[in-house]
Amino acid sequence: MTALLSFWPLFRQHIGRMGLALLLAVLTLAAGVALLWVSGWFLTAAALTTAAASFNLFGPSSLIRGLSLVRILSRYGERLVGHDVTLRLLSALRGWLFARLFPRVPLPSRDLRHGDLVSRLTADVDTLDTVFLTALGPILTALLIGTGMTVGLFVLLPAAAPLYAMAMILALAGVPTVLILFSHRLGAELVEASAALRIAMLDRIDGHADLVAFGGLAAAGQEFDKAAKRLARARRRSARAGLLAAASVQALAGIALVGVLWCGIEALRQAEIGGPLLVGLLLAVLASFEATAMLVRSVAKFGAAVTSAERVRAIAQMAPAISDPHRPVMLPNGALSVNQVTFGFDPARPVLCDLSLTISAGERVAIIGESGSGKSTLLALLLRLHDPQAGSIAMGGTDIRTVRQADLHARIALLSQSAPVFLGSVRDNLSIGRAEANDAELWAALEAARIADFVRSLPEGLDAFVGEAGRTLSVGQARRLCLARVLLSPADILVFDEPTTGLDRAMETDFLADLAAATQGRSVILATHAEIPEGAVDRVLALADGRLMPVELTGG
Ligand SMILES: Nc1ncnc2c1ncn2[C@@H]1O[C@H](COP(=O)(O)OP(=O)(O)OP(=O)(O)O)[C@@H](O)[C@H]1O
Repeated sequence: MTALLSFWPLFRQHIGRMGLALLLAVLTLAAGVALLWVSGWFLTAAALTTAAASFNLFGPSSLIRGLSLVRILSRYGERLVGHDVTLRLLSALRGWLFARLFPRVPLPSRDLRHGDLVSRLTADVDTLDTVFLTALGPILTALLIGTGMTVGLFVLLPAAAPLYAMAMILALAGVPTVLILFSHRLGAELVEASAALRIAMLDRIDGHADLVAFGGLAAAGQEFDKAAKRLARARRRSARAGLLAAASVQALAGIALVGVLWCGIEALRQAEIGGPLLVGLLLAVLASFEATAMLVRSVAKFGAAVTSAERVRAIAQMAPAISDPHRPVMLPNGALSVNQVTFGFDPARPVLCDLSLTISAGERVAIIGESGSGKSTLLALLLRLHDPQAGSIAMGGTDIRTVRQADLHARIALLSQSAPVFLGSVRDNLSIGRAEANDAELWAALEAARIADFVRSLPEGLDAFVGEAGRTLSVGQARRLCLARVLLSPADILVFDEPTTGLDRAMETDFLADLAAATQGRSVILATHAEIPEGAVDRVLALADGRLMPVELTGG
């Protein structure tokens, strides 16, 4: 519950629109109650009146038309304002969540699967955006209508008022309270089962080709089936609880109706109330319970909303892996130096131990080493994606922990091992490297990455669409497109992590030989398993046991 309330400040920003939506909801229901009241009274009165001349038809019928019109217009307005505020809340929630997510990526929790994250960012946020409106609306509406109706009964049929008030209080507070107690557990299971299904689905879509190749589709299908059945079970249980609550509210409405009828017949006998008015009251009593039915429907979703709030808040509350300093200093030019750095993802098992390295401006250095020796880890530290447990990394003598990350990343560009191709055109993908680059510069980067001929062969050239994760490209083409993006960056230090992954041997040699020309005047740090051609780098260092050792260049 506190998790849910912690989102209140976001919702408060839209309090005006939410208030309007609530007001229109109250007006709609009030007009509905009044409409049934007047209609019941009017029809009965008209039926009982034999001498039609003595009965004023005009007044009630125009009141009915007026109330119908009010109901239609307020319902329309309520939907319009309600949807508008819901979409605004959705966008505010998403914006808020993404703003908190970005500084926390890569997420420290290794338990958080891709599908689960997607689930939190979509389904959980969707559950949250309507919660205040769908919960607050019916509560307030039912409270107002219930109070109004009780007051009306006190005036017109006092004997029936306590029974009605009791039934209304039970429907308004008793049933929802019991439902909330049950729905918390059911809602949590619903959200978790839904996330599990999403995880299973995304895992199987991602690994579809391998599952087909290894004949694992049947087993994967069974797992998926299990997750789907779990969700179906959770939905059934949740729906059952909701239905039971709805039935209880209907039963309370019935009791209230019978009670009012009972007292009404007695009052009719005593001539304390007229027949038409009693019929009107009975219909109004029925209509007034519409609000409590709405309340039960939204309360049934309450458990899921609380769980969703906890899951979304859990992301937002993770400590960011890296934060900017409170008083950042300017990042000077100069050599990049790694000073006696020790780092391990698990501090008890350091990947890098007391490692030192200095790269002067314009120098090109290759780092080689066995798989798992820590090359990518070292490059990640240079970009301050993690902070070392001991030692420091400095640029021009300034510790990179004392500068803004954005300033550092403007100076160091990375081609990571898993650099992504984004959904969009070739141009979109390149522009990430430098947004203001003109076509000539884009083509120059493509030439340097040796992918210009391929892009030229595409009918749309720079505007050719490349699918999600580069699905319309070969692995080598995707890699070269990412390389062109890095070359386009104005950064003066370029960091390449296995840049030749996916290229054949001949292309690999060509690529590394071209690297020197393509990166002229900039520092290059290159982690690679490939054979390094002569002249491609100034120095080669081998990483082993967490330390760097110079390797003699053999000239091929
Ligand atoms: N996010 C992570 N969490 C925990 N351990 C990690 C993480 N990333 C890497 N490691 C571990 O750190 C060690 C160094 O990994 P790293 O990726 O730096 O090696 P590498 O030399 O780049 O290997 P490769 O040449 O295969 O890319 C490995 O033992 C790896 O299991």
